[in-house]
Amino acid sequence: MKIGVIGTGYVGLVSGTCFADSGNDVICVDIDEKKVEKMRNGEVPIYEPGLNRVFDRSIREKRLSFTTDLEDTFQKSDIIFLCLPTPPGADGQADLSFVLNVADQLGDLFNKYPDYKVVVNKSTVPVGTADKVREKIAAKTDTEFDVVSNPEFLREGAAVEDFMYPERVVVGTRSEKAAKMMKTLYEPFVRSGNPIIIMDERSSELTKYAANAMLATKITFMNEIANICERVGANVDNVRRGIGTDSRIGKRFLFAGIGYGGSCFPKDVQAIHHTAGQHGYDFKILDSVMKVNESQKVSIVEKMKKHYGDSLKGKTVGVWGLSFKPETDDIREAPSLYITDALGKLGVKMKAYDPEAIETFKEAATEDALNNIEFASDRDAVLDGVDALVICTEWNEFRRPDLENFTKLMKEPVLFDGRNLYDLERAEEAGITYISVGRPSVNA
Ligand SMILES: NC(=O)C1=CN([C@@H]2O[C@H](COP(=O)(O)OP(=O)(O)OC[C@H]3O[C@@H](n4cnc5c(N)ncnc54)[C@H](O)[C@@H]3O)[C@@H](O)[C@H]2O)C=CC1
Ligand SMILES: O=C(O)[C@H]1O[C@H](OP(=O)(O)OP(=O)(O)OC[C@H]2O[C@@H](n3ccc(=O)[nH]c3=O)[C@H](O)[C@@H]2O)[C@H](O)[C@@H](O)[C@@H]1O
Repeated sequence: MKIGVIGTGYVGLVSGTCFADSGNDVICVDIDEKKVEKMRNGEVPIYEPGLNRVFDRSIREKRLSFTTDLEDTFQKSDIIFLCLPTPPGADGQADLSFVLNVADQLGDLFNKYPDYKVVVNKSTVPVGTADKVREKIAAKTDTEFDVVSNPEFLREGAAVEDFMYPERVVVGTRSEKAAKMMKTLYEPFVRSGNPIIIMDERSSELTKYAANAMLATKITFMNEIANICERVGANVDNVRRGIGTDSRIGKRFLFAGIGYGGSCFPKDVQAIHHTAGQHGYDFKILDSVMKVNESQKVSIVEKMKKHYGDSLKGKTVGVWGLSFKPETDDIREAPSLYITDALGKLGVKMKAYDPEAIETFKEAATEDALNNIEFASDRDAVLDGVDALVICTEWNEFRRPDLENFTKLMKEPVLFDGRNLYDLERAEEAGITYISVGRPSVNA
């Protein structure tokens, strides 16, 4: 099939590349000229495991191309995917300007080249957006077209795997013609028997928010359980195992930590909360989720204050991990941004390392953070001479260090672990002061 992808961010580039890999001819358009130039030169502009290999193959086989020309993309496509940003506006409402501006331009192009095409919205958008996109296009043309909602459920860091083997594909359309085209496109991805679920556009749009809000709530619930564990002397790891084996609850997304971050959970929870409010419904549980997550992000700083008292100010603290989760260079809404800001404001000096996200962190961090941080070239260089270490991201290389290194390299082996990476007994044996999330402190 002939596919056009508008917007080559995490979603657009991964979708376009995977569609090309499954035998379609894909053209991707972006307004960012530098990014397009890079991709034309064979360079993948984001860090995403496994993407390079599929990208190189699709380019070599001439099924994937890049342009800044929307008109050319339109002419060369039967199905056009919108993979555009939908950032939060000032009041938490999703900003639809990127999507609606492009819909407006598509209206002109349908008028100029009057062939049936399907416009698919893959961005995460409020309920009713498919109608708005349809209205924008129809205002400019009498050409027959369909607008479909097709939310994306990939996770950064596992995006290619998630896209290639989705647990389900959700398609929102009431047009049989469009549904048939979407099924043909997605069939190669669900050969193992996972469903393509066809529904109306509004339900499909809400499904995406419901999924993200449910997952954010699940994580937040566990963070609150962790906070109780700390107060009653229980261990959240044991509680997690105890409840996760109940198949009604499930084992995944039960890891307590320093709050959820990323470009999606924070903005999507805000957006659905806002939509509910607009319709006169107070979505109370999500109000709590947002509040708990805000405080959870800096809970580790509170633990440091409690441990050190006023002497925290003069300390030098190492930071392991800056990205919002492992296997990505994405720093959006990462807990590290809030932790380094809070420590910077207290006048704490920091030494930080991340395998992929140092450059993106530099672009997003606050002045208070940046004025107090130096960056290290590797994991162990951070430890050299610091008074304490804060772990913000569970990169694999942080999981299995020689625990004796903490004692050898740090001024004092004091660890504040926001991701519960180490076994309490091993930490105790190694003589480390170890303060984690929802578990008893060791040697503290
Ligand atoms: N990042 C993720 O893991 C996921 C994101 N989503 C949703 O997908 C949407 C896109 O997210 P990301 O890919 O992360 O965004 P992104 O910010 O990484 O990429 C968006 C791209 O669109 C381009 N763009 C902006 N205006 C354009 C225009 N007029 N024409 C062509 N290109 C234009 C930008 O230059 C950028 O390259 C959002 O609604 C997001 O909520 C959904 C599932 C997963
Ligand atoms: O809409 C989106 O953009 C995507 O949002 C999330 O994907 P992503 O943000 O890439 O990453 P997750 O793996 O979901 O992690 C999100 C945050 O939750 C945190 N988390 C996750 C799981 C857990 O058990 N505990 C926990 O604190 C992570 O550290 C991270 O900060 C969803 O998992 C995807 O299905 C969805 O498509």
